[in-house]
Amino acid sequence: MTRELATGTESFPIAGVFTISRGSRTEARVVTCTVSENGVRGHGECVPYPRYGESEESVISQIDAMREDIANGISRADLARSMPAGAARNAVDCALWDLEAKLSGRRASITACTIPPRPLQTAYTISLAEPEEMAAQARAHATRPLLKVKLGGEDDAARIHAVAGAAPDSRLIVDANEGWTEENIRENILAAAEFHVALIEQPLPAGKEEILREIPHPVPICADESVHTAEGLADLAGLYDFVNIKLDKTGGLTAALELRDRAREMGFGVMVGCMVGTSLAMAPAVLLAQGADFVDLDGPLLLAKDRPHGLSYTGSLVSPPSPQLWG
Ligand SMILES: CC(C)C[C@H](N)C(=O)N[C@H](CCOc1cc(O)cc2c1C(=O)N[C@@H]2C)C(=O)O
Ligand SMILES: [Mg+2]
Repeated sequence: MTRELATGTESFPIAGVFTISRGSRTEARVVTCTVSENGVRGHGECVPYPRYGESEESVISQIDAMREDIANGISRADLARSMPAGAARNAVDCALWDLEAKLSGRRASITACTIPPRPLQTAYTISLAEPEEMAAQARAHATRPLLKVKLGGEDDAARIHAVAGAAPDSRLIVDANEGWTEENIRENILAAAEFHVALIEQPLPAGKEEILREIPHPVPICADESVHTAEGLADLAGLYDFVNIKLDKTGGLTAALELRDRAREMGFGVMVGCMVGTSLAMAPAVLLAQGADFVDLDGPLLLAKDRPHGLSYTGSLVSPPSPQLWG
């Protein structure tokens, strides 16, 4: 067997600006991987994240280093043994899933899901800003059933208050992206509880979260930056109630399915999340998210322009991918 590998970078404009505690973005920069066999092409997309030491260059060179193994038809299981978890492996793993589906004529969902995949309600992300500006964003999206509110500044109790007032019928997730401290976490959790927040995501920096073992969790707490793969799960027991699974952290759908199943066995709730990417990155995650407690796959909703054959979003309801897109 001989397979061919191609990598590339692409940029998709964001509609406006996306801001979290770490900074602002006006474009989604993604790395793509295409694996071809006899003219049949499988596609995968990933988002390199500097927070995890990744850049476009490092991710492309990691993928390129696998060229010979990919040419020789490396399996997804062997890929998981040959590359570290992260964005590079995600792009290759998802390209292999897509290629397998196209070569075999069996949709990826038949392998990845126990029952046919269904449309899912995704969260919609409210960008970090001053409380009044966040309230205005929330008001514009108040009919969405689930909003994810970016926090991590000084006035987070005021932000929660402002958003809850502006979108009284929406359930809220708050995501501090590691922006809270041991000094302000108690008051912020109390504010979240007062306004019936459904989930608090990654309040403290990864590795500095031991205090979560002692403080009350009136609102369940979800690991994001603290959880990458199934191997790290045991360390999170007693600290977190949920895990946010992203393909760019696990290194693809294969390892993400393993993390999801292990997390369930260990009693964690499951959220499936994403980076700022296109429908190509969301498509495998929609399969992973079947049965998840929280779905945060709103990447394409924040883009001014998505790929051809992009996922269909009806309000916040995202449908499984068409075969023209992926899988
Ligand atoms: C499209 C949404 C914003 C995605 C999702 N709802 C979400 O909130 N994800 C964030 C991850 C934020 O993504 C970031 C943060 C950052 O500092 C830099 C980047 C990105 C990204 O996607 N691309 C660049 C590298 C979450 O759950 O924390
Ligand atoms: Mg997060």
